Amino acid sequence: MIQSIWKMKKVLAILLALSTLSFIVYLTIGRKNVGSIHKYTSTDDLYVKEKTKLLKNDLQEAATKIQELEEKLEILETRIPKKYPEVKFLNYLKKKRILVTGGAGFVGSHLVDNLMLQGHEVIVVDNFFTGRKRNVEQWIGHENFELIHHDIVNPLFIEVDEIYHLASPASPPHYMQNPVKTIKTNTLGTINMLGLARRVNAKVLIASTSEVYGDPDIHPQPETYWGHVNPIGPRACYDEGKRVAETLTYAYAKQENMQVRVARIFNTYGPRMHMNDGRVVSNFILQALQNEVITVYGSGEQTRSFQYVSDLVDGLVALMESNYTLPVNLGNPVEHTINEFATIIKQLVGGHSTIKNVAEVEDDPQRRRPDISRAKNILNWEPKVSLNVGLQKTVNYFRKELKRFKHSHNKSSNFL
Ligand SMILES: O=c1ccn([C@@H]2O[C@H](COP(=O)(O)OP(=O)(O)O[C@H]3OC[C@@H](O)[C@H](O)[C@H]3O)[C@@H](O)[C@H]2O)c(=O)[nH]1
Repeated sequence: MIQSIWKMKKVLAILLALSTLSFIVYLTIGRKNVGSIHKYTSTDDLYVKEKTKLLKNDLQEAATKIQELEEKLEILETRIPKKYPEVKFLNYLKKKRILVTGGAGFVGSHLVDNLMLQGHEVIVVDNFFTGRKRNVEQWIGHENFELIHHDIVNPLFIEVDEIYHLASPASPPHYMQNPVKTIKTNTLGTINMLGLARRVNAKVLIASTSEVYGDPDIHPQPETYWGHVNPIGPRACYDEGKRVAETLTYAYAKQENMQVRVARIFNTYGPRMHMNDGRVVSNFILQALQNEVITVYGSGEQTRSFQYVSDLVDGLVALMESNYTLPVNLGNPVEHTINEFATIIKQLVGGHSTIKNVAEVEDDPQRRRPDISRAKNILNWEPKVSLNVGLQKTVNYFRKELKRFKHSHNKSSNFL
């Protein structure tokens, strides 16, 4: 198939070259000869005009044919078997059917890569509110992979061995955009996933968040801390939504004797973050790459600790495989003020952005840093990727995304 496509491409190129050549030969030699034999007459002029018109028509026809053939080629190329990343072979005793809700999202899609490479069967469920098909396109069509467009606010009936329940918008501007939907996803959605796990006797891991600690008055935050959350503030749809999700998880576990895991995920970054994600890492990098003002909300003295996405994925898999049922913090304990963070990004990216303090965000947690002793002791897990290495990878990713965006933007404006 590939060979015949190449042959077709060669024939097309030869056709085009021949017709262009004959046109040029005619215009140069043909016209010269006409001029050298006799003086121009109006009949000669007419002849030349007529001939040029005919050749132009021929060229136009050839161009249309080429376009038709190119379209056919495109269709044929889609039939060439796709090359997938190499996955491990697992026998039927070891191979699991794993559901990842929110599997087309930023964290979800990296988890899917990990599980697929291990050789498991992976079913992704996503409503594509913040997830994107592009994040999992590398697996589409693979025999171990399935993508279902579904909103987990509605029940789902499938057979699985494990469930990673990640579905929920996670960036503050996204989860605040439709707070009722965020609450529904984290309550009804979680009930549906716990119900499914109970029916099919699957192990279930719930993605919770460091936001359950609210604006903490204990620092760093251990899992035993109950938190300091404003139940009616703008972040409550997410904070309280996740707190109820945890409550539901332990209620099901106790009442139905289920195997549950709860990961409290701290600020995470990396490739596949959305250009419009709105969180600090993507905002600062995009601003720096475009020489725009880097916007620090409030004084910038609030702190965060950032973990690279591959570290988080390793932690999630280790937690699922463990026997531990209580919540576990997954985050990188290296803490920075947002002012420091802005300077780090500016230095890494270069350019001539300035850093500006703008209005503060309501209920913005002032300090955040995970106590990861539990994850270290129980899972033997700790982050491996330094901020510098992780940020460099993320900057490279956003640089490509910007080029891609500009390219498609130019293309569409040309088209219009
Ligand atoms: O452009 C920006 C964006 C954000 N910020 C600040 O940077 C800090 C971090 O903000 P982000 O929006 O990235 O993330 P937050 O820490 O507020 O929330 C996150 O917490 C942990 C995760 O579970 C969630 O993904 C998310 O809710 C905040 O203090 C925020 O005010 C800026 O100064 N400028």
